[in-house]
Amino acid sequence: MTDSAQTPPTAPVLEFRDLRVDFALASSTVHAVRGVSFAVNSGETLAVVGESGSGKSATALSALRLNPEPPCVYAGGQVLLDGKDVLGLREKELRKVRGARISMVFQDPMTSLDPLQRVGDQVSEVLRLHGDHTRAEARRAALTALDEVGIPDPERRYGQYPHELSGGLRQRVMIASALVARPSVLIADEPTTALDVTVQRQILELLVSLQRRHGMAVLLITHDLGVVAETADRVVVMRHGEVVETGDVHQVFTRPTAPYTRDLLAATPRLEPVA
Ligand SMILES: Nc1ncnc2c1ncn2[C@@H]1O[C@H](COP(=O)(O)OP(=O)(O)OP(=O)(O)O)[C@@H](O)[C@H]1O
Repeated sequence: MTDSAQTPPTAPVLEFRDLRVDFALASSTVHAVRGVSFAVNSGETLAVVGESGSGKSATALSALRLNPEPPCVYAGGQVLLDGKDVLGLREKELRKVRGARISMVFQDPMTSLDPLQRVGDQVSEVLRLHGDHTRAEARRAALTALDEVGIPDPERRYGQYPHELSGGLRQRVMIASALVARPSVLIADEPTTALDVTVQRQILELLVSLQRRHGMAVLLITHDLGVVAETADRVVVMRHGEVVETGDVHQVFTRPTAPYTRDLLAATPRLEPVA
């Protein structure tokens, strides 16, 4: 194909089209996302980078319509998941989509896991919510998912509570519950920031291997360009609620076009060349 550089390898599974997100506060309105457009293709890892407050999380949360409303107002645009606008779905339809078609892993699993529920039940519950799985089927699938995310002795861990697990294992449980229903898109918002460096690496390697095995799309939100270089295929650079640059990671890191991207790269001296 002559125009292969412009043609995405597969159709987008998730597409942000001119998305606008405001937060209406008592004294003023924050225009957090100001007309953002980009697409995530199936089977790829797309990283969104940018300084704190640039609108990365507000954009990502829009894909599940999870920004708190109020103060959030979806002021314009669309978020197409498999071609259907998530922002136009009713709450009941959204509940069907979340966890099943698209799911999210957050920075701190302690805030997302229920401290009073056994971790295995929290994973199997996702299937109970979304399918017609029996309790036994859901338990079996949860055990498989716990095993797949590298939790040793899943039978024993299944019955434990979040506080009995290390931070790294808790993050693995979150990933298991995000993936157990086999969504086509996984959003990971700073998934390793709360972990120590060795564990960070293990969790990133796990995400990359799961992404490859299942061929899902991963939208990775991070401020760490080293992580982007190691895990992502493409990158979107955001600043002040807008996209300033999009492209193949290697291309953006070696030949950035936006001055802001150049500044970001210059501020990351430990960045190693992309293989
Ligand atoms: N729930 C909220 N209520 C009010 N303002 C919000 C809310 N969520 C985000 N904002 C504002 O929207 C803007 C974008 O925030 P967002 O969290 O998307 O940035 P970010 O790029 O993800 O930053 P960080 O890397 O620090 O997470 C910021 O000005 C932030 O204060």
